[in-house]
Amino acid sequence: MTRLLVINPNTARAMTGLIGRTARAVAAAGTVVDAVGNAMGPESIESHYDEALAVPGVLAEIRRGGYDGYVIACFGDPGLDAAREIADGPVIGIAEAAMHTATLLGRSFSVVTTLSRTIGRARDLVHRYGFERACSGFHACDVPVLEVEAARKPLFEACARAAESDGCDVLVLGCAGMAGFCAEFSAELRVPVVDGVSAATKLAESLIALGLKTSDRGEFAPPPPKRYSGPLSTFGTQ
Ligand SMILES: NC(=O)NC1=NC(=O)NC1=O
Repeated sequence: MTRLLVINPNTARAMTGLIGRTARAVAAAGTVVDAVGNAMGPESIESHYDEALAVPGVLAEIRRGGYDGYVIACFGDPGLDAAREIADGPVIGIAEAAMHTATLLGRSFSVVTTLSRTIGRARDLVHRYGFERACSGFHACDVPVLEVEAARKPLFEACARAAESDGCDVLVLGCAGMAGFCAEFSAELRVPVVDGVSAATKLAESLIALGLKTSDRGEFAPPPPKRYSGPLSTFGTQ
């Protein structure tokens, strides 16, 4: 039995429900998926400020432990590197998972995200993960995160615009709330459309099945023990 914890870094219960359904729809028969929303922080993540304040709650879930692997289900991959230092199993971010998956399906991929202001973060992640050559463009549907599940038209238009203008082989959906549109958009646009929640779930399962977890040599070794004070005092690593 494999146990995965899929963490929604925002506090929107409906989105946590969608994320859990998406992960369970692709999980293997022997995998138990628990989906959890953030106990504190923003109701959606649409800015650097939102992202920064979502991280403590993500790390609190990782610190609880008890799973074979973890998925951080927000396209900014908030807290991914910090989570890898403390997790007792592999940690996969949905942006990283979607980008890796896209490169296995074509020469180029474009990212379609929510608000235009989140394009910068997606661009940073493309560089952080080394996909500069593979990524052919960034587009936004300009729909707020909490409305994206019901925003088929503007999201489809942004995907069609990306496929047309970038000539990309693959599309990557830049929000955990977009998962429900994958198959439909892929059929209509005749291009593979990758959802990060599904991709991250399967990648996490694969690493666990291979008996692999984050290296604890060097950069992702456990953090040096130290005291934490104020509202973060429970995060102390002593
Ligand atoms: N591009 C995005 O805005 N992504 C996201 N914001 C969230 O709150 N969850 C996401 O996946």
